[in-house]
Amino acid sequence: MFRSGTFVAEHVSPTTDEQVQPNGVDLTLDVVFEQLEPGRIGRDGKQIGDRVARSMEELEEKDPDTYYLPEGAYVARYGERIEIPDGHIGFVYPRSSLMRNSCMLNTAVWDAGYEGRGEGLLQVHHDVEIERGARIAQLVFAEADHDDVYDGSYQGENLSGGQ
Ligand SMILES: O=c1ccn([C@H]2C[C@H](O)[C@@H](COP(=O)(O)OP(=O)(O)OP(=O)(O)O)O2)c(=O)[nH]1
Repeated sequence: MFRSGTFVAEHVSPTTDEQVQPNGVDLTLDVVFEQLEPGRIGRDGKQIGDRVARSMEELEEKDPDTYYLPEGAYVARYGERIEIPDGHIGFVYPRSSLMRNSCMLNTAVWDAGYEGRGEGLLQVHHDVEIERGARIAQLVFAEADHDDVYDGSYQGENLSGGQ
């Protein structure tokens, strides 16, 4: 069973009333990264390629705090701290208005026990402007059996608030 937006909101912070949806909680865009170097997925490990936080300078005068994103693939960091409670699994979907603007968020599984400010793959198929702090995604929780809880390399990631 999927849980209500009110339940999900108890595990996402900070949240405003506007973010709480019937079936989940909207996540906002914090930082957009561009990958510069190849990463590696091996049999015994992985390496994330070097990346740089994209600048918002281009539009600073016209529209401060707004990313202007040309077509391409970016990594988006969400603005909220997320905890996946025991007995649950999380999924993130793009906000429909993002998709209707020819952009998409590709996401992976959010494991029970994970805590952090996670990231998603932002695919831009047509140039778009996204304001920092705007809602771009929605997190939903489903009840799920699990073996142990998340204890991987991303546990506690990005909680200090920096880039
Ligand atoms: O779109 C997503 C999906 C998941 N996560 C977070 C929550 C999840 O619990 C954690 C780890 O995901 P996964 O288990 O897929 O990572 P991995 O590549 O297997 O690395 P590790 O083995 O270090 O966990 O990343 C995200 O930030 N974005």
